[in-house]
Amino acid sequence: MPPSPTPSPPPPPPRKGAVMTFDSLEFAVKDKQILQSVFGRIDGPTCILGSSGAGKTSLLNILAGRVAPRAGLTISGNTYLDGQPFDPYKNRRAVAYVMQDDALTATATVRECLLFSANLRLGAGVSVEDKEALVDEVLVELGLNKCRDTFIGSERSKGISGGERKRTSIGVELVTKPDVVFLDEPTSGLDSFAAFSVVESLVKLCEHGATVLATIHQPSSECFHLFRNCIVLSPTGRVVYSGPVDKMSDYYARRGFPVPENTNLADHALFAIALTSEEKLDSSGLYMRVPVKGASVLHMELDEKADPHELSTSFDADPEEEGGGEPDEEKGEGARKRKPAPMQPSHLGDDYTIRKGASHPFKSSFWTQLQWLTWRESNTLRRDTGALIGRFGITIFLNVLFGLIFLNAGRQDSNSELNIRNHSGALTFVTINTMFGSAQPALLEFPAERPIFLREYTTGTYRIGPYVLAKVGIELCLLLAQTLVQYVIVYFMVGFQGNFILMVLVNWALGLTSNGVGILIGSAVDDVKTASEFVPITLVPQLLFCGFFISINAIPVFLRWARYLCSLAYALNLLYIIEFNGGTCTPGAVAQANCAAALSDNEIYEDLVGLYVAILLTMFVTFRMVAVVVLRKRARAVY
Ligand SMILES: Nc1ncnc2c1ncn2[C@@H]1O[C@H](COP(=O)(O)OP(=O)(O)OP(=O)(O)O)[C@@H](O)[C@H]1O
Repeated sequence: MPPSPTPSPPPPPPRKGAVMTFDSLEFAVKDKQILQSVFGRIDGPTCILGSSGAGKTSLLNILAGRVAPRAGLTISGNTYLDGQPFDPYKNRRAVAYVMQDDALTATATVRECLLFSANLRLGAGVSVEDKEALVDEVLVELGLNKCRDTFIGSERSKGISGGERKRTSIGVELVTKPDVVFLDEPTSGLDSFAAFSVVESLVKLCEHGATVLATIHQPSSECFHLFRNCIVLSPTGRVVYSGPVDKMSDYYARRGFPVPENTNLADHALFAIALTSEEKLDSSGLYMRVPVKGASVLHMELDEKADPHELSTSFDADPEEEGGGEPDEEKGEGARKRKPAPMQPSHLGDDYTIRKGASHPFKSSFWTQLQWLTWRESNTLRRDTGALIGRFGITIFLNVLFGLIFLNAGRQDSNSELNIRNHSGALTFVTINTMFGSAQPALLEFPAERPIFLREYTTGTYRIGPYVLAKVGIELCLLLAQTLVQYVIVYFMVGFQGNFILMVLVNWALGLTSNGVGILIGSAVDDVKTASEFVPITLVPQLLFCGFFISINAIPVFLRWARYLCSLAYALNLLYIIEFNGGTCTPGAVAQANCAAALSDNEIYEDLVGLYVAILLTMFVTFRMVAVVVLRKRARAVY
């Protein structure tokens, strides 16, 4: 065990925020019991300690309302906020939740991240100046002032350090002046000083009146003693200790597990459990038991005089803090046997809302959200020069290559079937390139961006509508530019005969539908790797139905319907009509017949132009709407 001096605990920070208490909390997945009669009090910075798999994250998520009872998951228990029955699930949007992985925009600066959060989550009631002042204040308090204008960064581009990143994640929540902040392993992956400064930030959060609960792994002694309360869970999900950190050492000592000299108390707490049998833990009284006192569970004091086998802890109502909770006369065994209430949204009587009205999810208007999201999207576009160069560089390279391979293919006379084949080949390949070139960036970028969306959406930063609109707005511009670059190269090198503007517009529409497919897949799957695996199944079959490799007439009738699902086919139908209709075809009966055959062989009808356009536009809208539904569904599964 690492030797570390045990510093004297700092004075507890002044509590201004709400006190959350809970008892009889049970959680089971199918037949596996994960949490057993868990109880605690969150008053001041509180941490949950336990070995891996003990149920720390489960406890945090249940209290944050991020786990809803559903088939296979059983949750029950009592939760209170300032003595009032409190339904975490109903109030989930009022709980600020800092995830273990920092989901921050890589191309934004630290200050911009906080400003974004403040502007969207504080609403119009707070002036712009006040929001900026608040952000600047938070930057100073979290020690982020020196990196305020540094980009967050990503694996591709170095940005702020891990500790600064974590503190930025906390700052994003802090600017909303939250009442309840839950953090999943905020110190994981940080060096001991960075971890210390993160926990210091949590203490500051409490000084701002927040109720803070964090799961924590291997805290240094200095870090651990910054917390006021600690809940220690055993590997079986039982409470070993739930109370003030400064009384924990005594608690262990009195039950036969004194903390050896120069030993980290947090390490000792876990080692003692890990090295002792379940029977010994039970008989020594190390498992804490508590009488259930319902709404009056407000003030917890370790009662060291009590028989450890009976009442290790006693709860006493504190009338000053109670806030109207009715005293509960039940005590001891009878109370302990009281059946815990199932934690259902409909169960907990009064719908106690943290600072009434705070659970209203969206504080800013649709337009404000759209403006800020568009601002962020355009910043990302401008600043991620690597992605921009990659996207346009690949477009230029491939289209110059196609241009060279199909050089003048469109200028050959159409009397020769071979010429027509080369001509249509050029058109088909350029269009296939549009499809892949537009879907690929969304497929690769969106899964990485989704955690940011999920964090922001679940914390009520914005609605899905403005988010999708901002993305679509930027994509519209970007894809138009990409298509223009593409056509400026290939149109003249190949010598296409159709109307330049119409061809660009059709390719643009195809680019937007393909991009929609990329976003849809990116919304549904968890990572870039899985998203890439979907490419063959969604894009490659379209190649077979585009009429180039095999004419549609030659495909078995029972499979032909599949072409109606392919945006590539509709775009090509339009492009073939633009390129091979009578006006643009070489004069002469044979040439005209060859051009007409290029259309008829693929069942392309000029009088259906309106339908092709309508279907392409419908696909553009539909893919995005389905992506919205998928995103919303996934967001609901998170909280
Ligand atoms: N929805 C779920 N379905 C299946 N098992 C679950 C679910 N939620 C939690 N568990 C199981 O519950 C146990 C506790 O998980 P939890 O993530 O809460 O532990 P933890 O203490 O946070 O672990 P770690 O420190 O490793 O993150 C694990 O065995 C986990 O597999």
